[in-house]
Amino acid sequence: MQEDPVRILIVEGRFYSDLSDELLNGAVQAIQAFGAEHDVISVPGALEIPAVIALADEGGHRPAGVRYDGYVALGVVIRGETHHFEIVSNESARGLMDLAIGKRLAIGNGILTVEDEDQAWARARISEGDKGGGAARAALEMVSIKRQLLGGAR
Ligand SMILES: Nc1c(NC[C@H](O)[C@H](O)[C@H](O)CO)[nH]c(=O)[nH]c1=O
Ligand SMILES: CC(=O)[C@@H](O)COP(=O)(O)O
Repeated sequence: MQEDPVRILIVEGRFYSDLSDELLNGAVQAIQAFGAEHDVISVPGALEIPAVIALADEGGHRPAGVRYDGYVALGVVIRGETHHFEIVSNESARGLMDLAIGKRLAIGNGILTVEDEDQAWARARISEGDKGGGAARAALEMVSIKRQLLGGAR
């Protein structure tokens, strides 16, 4: 029996929009190479990403009334002068882990937490670290594992 196509929601923080564009391009390329479908929701920054994933899973339905199989979180957090770096980095990661474990969601975390823009570009560029593609591939792998363990339930 033909399995339903895998459906991924990408939630991207746009705090550094040029870097986010590169992460998004990498993630979309990986999702398309896999043959999956995707939608994109943009939020202001990394702190907003977990809540949107929770909302999407709760509402759970795209316009066509179909749930997402997995989620990709993309963003860039660059250290500034204050403790806010730790807050944004740690809490966005914690939020994603809580969702993955608590709601058993297939999530790939592509939120970069770096010291400066050079480090960010080295990890965002598809030709270098391709962390956006890596996060998408992780999400797709988790979807596959979830389907194996739960028998295709979404
Ligand atoms: N400094 C960075 C932020 N800060 C913004 C927060 O993510 C959030 O949007 C704000 O606190 C309002 O709730 N976000 C990033 O993604 N990257 C940063 O470097
Ligand atoms: C990661 C951040 O929130 C950072 O951009 C904020 O910069 P600052 O700590 O200088 O306010």
